[in-house]
Amino acid sequence: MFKINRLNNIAHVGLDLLTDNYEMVEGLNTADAALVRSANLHEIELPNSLKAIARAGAGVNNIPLDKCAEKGIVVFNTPGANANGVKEIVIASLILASRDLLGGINWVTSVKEEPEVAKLVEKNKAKFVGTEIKGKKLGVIGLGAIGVMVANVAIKLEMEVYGYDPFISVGSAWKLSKYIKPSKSLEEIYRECDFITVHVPLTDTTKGMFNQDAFALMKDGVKLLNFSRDTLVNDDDIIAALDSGKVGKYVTDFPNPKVVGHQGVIAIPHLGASTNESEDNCAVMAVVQLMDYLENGNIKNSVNFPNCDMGVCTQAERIAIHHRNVPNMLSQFTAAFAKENINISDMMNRSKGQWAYTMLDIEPPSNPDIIKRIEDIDGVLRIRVIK
Ligand SMILES: NC(=O)c1ccc[n+]([C@@H]2O[C@H](COP(=O)([O-])OP(=O)(O)OC[C@H]3O[C@@H](n4cnc5c(N)ncnc54)[C@H](O)[C@@H]3O)[C@@H](O)[C@H]2O)c1
Ligand SMILES: O=C(O)CC[C@@H](O)C(=O)O
Repeated sequence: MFKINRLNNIAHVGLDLLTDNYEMVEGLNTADAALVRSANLHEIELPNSLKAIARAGAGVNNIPLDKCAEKGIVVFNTPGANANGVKEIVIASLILASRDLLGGINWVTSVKEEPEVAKLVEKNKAKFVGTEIKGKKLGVIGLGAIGVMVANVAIKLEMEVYGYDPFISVGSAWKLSKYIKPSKSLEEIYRECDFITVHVPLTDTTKGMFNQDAFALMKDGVKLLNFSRDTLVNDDDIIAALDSGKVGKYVTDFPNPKVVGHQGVIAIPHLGASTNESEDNCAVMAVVQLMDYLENGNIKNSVNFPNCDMGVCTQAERIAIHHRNVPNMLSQFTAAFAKENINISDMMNRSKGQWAYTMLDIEPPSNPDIIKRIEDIDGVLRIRVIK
């Protein structure tokens, strides 16, 4: 029986996939695995029972990835599962940033008791005149699951689209419309674009990338959309840029006391992925990946360990070992089994950066002494016996 702790609301369509072999538990203390959305795990003690964390969503800046890897805890996310939801809200936000729909709606609500609302509307609507997005230049920074979708739709809306992503994956490059202009530098995006939308993960390198130096290079009145993470944008610098007119509008999915209510800010309460479809997609993907890992040791879409898939074990046992990516690990594992005359019928070893993962299907089964010997090898982080 596997114990699962849920740190945020996870759509039922995902939870319903858990079989009788799973039990939902309160708290992390005894959990084998955790399902999470935006809950911050950086300050939480991670118990030794915890083998995996599945993030139902894309961003993993709320999870201490290396601390998890050190403990042999696999962290999954659900790439692309909520991208369409975010794409649609970004397109809506391009319009919100160009047409004063919010100002107009708020104003008309304030005059609803006036006897001649229709006349008032015609007299006052000139205050809310906007511009069209057709023909304007859009810079998309980060061409992953969301950025590609946004860029492609913007082309269909007849925008001129510039894309910047020095690490673009082959899969994303294949999906990208040929009409998108590839930018070699952020400076080019800043210099050219009327709208800039950011779709990169929050990391030590991207944190604060929208600061006074970046704003100084942008066109006057540029409209910035941030559906990625709060601290990609320096709050004090965006406020100064809005006040000076350098930035015309700032649409953010990450409200905080500094920006909410400030002139030119459209603050949305982190609704990018809040659609039934995105929540369902994320929940299903997170649960399926978690179950395959717990039951078979297979890893798909982990952000700290490599992908590794050997299907279902047909031998007596599968031994799954998380270890450091250093020399001489495999020979020590195989020697431990050879010494006991145990046959390895199938094996896979993969690495990701400084972390590695090895699965070995064996016959006959192991015994506690062998498992202890492998556990004690310098560099081994966790060993699991899957029967
Ligand atoms: N508002 C929401 O509800 C919501 C929902 C989903 C994702 N997000 C955020 O959006 C981010 C992107 O999501 P995604 O699904 O597109 O992720 P993704 O991993 O598919 O794409 C991220 C892209 O950013 C690129 N990138 C990384 N560093 C870069 C840099 N310095 N400059 C330019 N490009 C860079 C990568 O190469 C990758 O192509 C997530 O990390 C998350 O923080 C927010
Ligand atoms: O869970 C959510 O609602 C938001 C998820 C989003 O920020 C993500 O990074 O996928």
